Amino acid sequence: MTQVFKFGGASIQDAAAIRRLGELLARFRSRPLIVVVSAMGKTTNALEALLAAAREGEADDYRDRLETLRRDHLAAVESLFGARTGPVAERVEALITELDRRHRRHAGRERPFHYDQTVCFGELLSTTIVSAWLEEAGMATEWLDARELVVTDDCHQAANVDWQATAEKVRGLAADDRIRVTQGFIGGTAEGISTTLGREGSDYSAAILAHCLEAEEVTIWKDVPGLFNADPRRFDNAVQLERISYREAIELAWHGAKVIHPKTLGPLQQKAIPLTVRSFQDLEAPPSTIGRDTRFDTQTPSLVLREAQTLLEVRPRDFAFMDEARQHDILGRLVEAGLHAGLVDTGAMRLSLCLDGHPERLEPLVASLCADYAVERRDDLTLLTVRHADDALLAALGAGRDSLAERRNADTAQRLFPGSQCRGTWHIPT
Ligand SMILES: Nc1ncnc2c1ncn2[C@@H]1O[C@H](COP(=O)(O)OP(=O)(O)O)[C@@H](O)[C@H]1O
Ligand SMILES: N[C@@H](CC(=O)OP(=O)(O)O)C(=O)O
Repeated sequence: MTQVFKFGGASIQDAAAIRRLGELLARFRSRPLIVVVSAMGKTTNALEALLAAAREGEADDYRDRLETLRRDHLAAVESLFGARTGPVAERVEALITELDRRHRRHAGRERPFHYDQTVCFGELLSTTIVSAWLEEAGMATEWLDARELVVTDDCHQAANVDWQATAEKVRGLAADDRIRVTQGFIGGTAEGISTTLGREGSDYSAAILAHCLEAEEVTIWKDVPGLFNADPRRFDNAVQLERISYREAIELAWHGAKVIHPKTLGPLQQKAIPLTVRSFQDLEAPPSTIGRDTRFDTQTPSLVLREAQTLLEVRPRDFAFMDEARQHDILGRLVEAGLHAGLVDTGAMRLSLCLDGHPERLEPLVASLCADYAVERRDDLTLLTVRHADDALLAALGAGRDSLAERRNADTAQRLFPGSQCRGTWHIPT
């Protein structure tokens, strides 16, 4: 049965990493194997900056950024292929030329459309290099264009999958022993227009393909051995969760654990396809497995920090109630702004929203709310979410920190703190 592997930006950030990826794949003989790859390193951020420079009319900055992208990708090609650089370098040059041409052609279009036509090149470049390298390393490989495989609507930057059309395309894939390499994060409409699935969406791409192929398993290869009960970069005593359920993993991802894209779990859960999170740096390290089994979910409390949050306290101006009609109006504006509230709390005359401080989306929302309501705002906050906490743990986590908003139900507790009280490394009180 089919295996789906997903490799993120960190696992292919340069030539050395791509070589290690080749060594890793050479150890896996099981076929069919679909390999979903993100853009190299921080290329998607670089493409976003390129787009911003162009849309703000900074032509020199745009040219410099395009040249940096070209140079960085060609440097990886030269390091990998040495004297045999020619054909791969030509394909990379052709993609950079096509990126520039498409970007110019669509410069007058609305930003989300322009974004998708530009930013999709990160994954097109990385998969071109990776698949050529696997061939070079002796593995029969086929490069697939995810824009022709993952069929979506035209909701640019957050495209919705047409599951039936995608399943039909995927079923048409040839069944032979080649490794199929394709792009994460990107798709295409039935008319052939490029789309993207949302930032960090390559995990979701792997899940879409696995769902449509009824795959045996999805493996996400990371720079950590698996899923931990807190980000090991921020918590010095985080522990690995060896087995958790789809539901628990969705909760962690939804609350902001930046290790799996939240949309990944749904398509896998529907077909009971297990998700394994493994280290690409240490193949012997025991992985984490996410599946149907819920028995281990409550054993270890899990913590998620969401930084750079903004708290908006919205009140009707005329001492009126914050009734359902007003809540509907305010939450409707939130949906239109494309913002997610990590915490929502209501009072008789107040609706409090904790939002990602994403200026491009937040500022128009605040302006629109200020026109009709009294709005109080606090920036630079950190939202802590704890799953399966007891009172003692919550009290210890809150000690010395001012709680600006709180919410608690049977399995989840949230506290909003000033960001200044949350910097640096945390220790989970035991
Ligand atoms: N609960 C968690 N468990 C494991 N890693 C986590 C968790 N929360 C955040 N992370 C961070 O996720 C990082 C890996 O994800 P990411 O950088 O998005 O990988 P990629 O882009 O390669 O897919 C780790 O380096 C780790 O710091
Ligand atoms: N390259 C895209 C998609 C993605 O999922 O990347 P990564 O797997 O490196 O987080 C992004 O940066 O948003």
